[in-house]
Amino acid sequence: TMEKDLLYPVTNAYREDQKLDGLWDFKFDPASEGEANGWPTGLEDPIKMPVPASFNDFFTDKDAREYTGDFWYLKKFFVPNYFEGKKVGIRFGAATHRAKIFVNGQEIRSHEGGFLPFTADITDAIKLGEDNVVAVKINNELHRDALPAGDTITLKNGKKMAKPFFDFYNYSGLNRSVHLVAIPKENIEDYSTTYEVSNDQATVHYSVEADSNADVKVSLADEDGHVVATATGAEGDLVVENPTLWQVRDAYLYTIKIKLVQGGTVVDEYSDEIGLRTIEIKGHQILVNHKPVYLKGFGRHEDSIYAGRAFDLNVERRDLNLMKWIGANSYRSSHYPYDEQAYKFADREGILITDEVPAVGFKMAAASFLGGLDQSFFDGDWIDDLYKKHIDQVKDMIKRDKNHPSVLAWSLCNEPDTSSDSAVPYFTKLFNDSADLDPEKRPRTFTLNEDDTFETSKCLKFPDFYLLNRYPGWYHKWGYEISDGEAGLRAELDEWQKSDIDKPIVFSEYGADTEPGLHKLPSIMWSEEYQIELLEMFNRVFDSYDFIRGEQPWNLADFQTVEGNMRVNGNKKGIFTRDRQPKAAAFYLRKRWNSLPLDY
Ligand SMILES: CCCN1C[C@@H](O)[C@H](O)[C@@H](C(=O)O)C1
Repeated sequence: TMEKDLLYPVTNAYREDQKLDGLWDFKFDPASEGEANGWPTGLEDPIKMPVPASFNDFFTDKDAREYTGDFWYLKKFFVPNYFEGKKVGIRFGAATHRAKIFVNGQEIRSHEGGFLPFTADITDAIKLGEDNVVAVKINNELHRDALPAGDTITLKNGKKMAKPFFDFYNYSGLNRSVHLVAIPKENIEDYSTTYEVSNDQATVHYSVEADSNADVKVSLADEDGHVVATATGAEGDLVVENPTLWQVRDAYLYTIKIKLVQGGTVVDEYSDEIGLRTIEIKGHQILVNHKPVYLKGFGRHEDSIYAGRAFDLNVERRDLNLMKWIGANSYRSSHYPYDEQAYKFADREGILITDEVPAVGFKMAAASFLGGLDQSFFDGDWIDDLYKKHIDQVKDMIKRDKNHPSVLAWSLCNEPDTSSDSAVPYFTKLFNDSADLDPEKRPRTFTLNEDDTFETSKCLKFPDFYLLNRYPGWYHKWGYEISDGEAGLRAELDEWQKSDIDKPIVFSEYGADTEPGLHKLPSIMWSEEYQIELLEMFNRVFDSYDFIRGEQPWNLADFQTVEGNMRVNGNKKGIFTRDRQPKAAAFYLRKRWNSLPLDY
């Protein structure tokens, strides 16, 4: 059925993709009375709410901005007669954090997880040639047994409040586009590719899944539209002579076109852009097309003013230009899978992405000002329920993103509490259950924070390469004490160096909150000078160890968080401001990164 189909929608001679973006009716449902009171077919006194967008920052009153609980979106949509005989669905790019879908008052399906797509199969609920109505009941509460982890409390005044165990604002709503899709009854459900490349030849091993026993015909065209290889069968090889490989910061995309042919007639077609490249970890090197790559880039957030967590193509265009300007070649989709368009964009721009599931907050929140737990997260009684959601979202992330050349690796968790024995069985299961999900077998990893050092972590055998989040100079040994911070960092890396571990280390987080325009000589924390001094310290350390194969400071840009006595209208560790203008550190990093050779 369509409900397991994660292929990105396309319009062609057999398929239709219509966006339902724009203004929807919106209404909070604090008493959770909507289902029993006819809200699936109409909302009383609704407000007009943009989609895609988080609802939070549009409001002027705090109760609305901070609203936690149930809330509804509703929209009329027309179904044309020519959808007759097709499978018809509504595909949500994301509904944060969980949703129940109704069409014409009929409950269609529910979905858990606010950062991955799902399709409601509405074939049997629609009226052809007429207006129909879709209603979406969303809930944005946080729980310890859900992703991202947190709590929801009820204040004495009866209002609910989200308490994240993570450092980004709980922006909620229909944060990504909504598509009305129509596909043939006999349809292509999924495809995957793996690669072998050399300079004079590349082989694309493909496999196609279809809800049909029709014949499969596959072709591969170059950027000029010339067909360079063809094959038949649900599985097969496309061999390309003298290929143009997809390279980091030098992308080249081929178009794979898959057809289902029944008795000589084409019944379905799906095409997509792919990159001919391989990813390997060899010793302490990360290799793309058998050549070492040194990662330069950032942790990011899908975050901007007005739209909150909504994917915004304008912001993405600007962010990719900033990354090219500064000499970056990679980023981590911290702390959740981003909108599909981000990966398509990175495919085109030759940027490598470490793709991360929203398994964040699975530990005493690093800085307890977030009000996290003060126990080992994995001793909780919520772990079994949590794991089901965790592996489900790992499966969907890999199924959704597996065909992007930009995807370098999978980050299965952000800063779990790996220094406790109870983490080991959890990670054993997680790495066993995710071992075969990616046909390309790309590296799997998770980030290790200050408590999870070479000595203390019990889970160092799992990752294929290491992502270290380290904050000397900010959360400890800060200010004038930073020299001790450097000494501590070097001591830990000396341990890694002496060990028999022969895997790459990438620094996936380090940085300093910085108020743009604050200058001080000599520096103090929060000044632009201090942010540069902290980066200089880390870069001195990185240049001392050849197994460090990447530097991704936190964060590309300032972003919104919960309010707190350690946050000044959000997190200010951005190298750029939230409106994407450079702090002094941007010019420092640009100088460093543009002077490093590609295979540094
Ligand atoms: C070691 C803490 C991990 N890291 C997580 C990230 O989400 C936060 O924004 C960042 C910070 O506090 O700036 C810390």
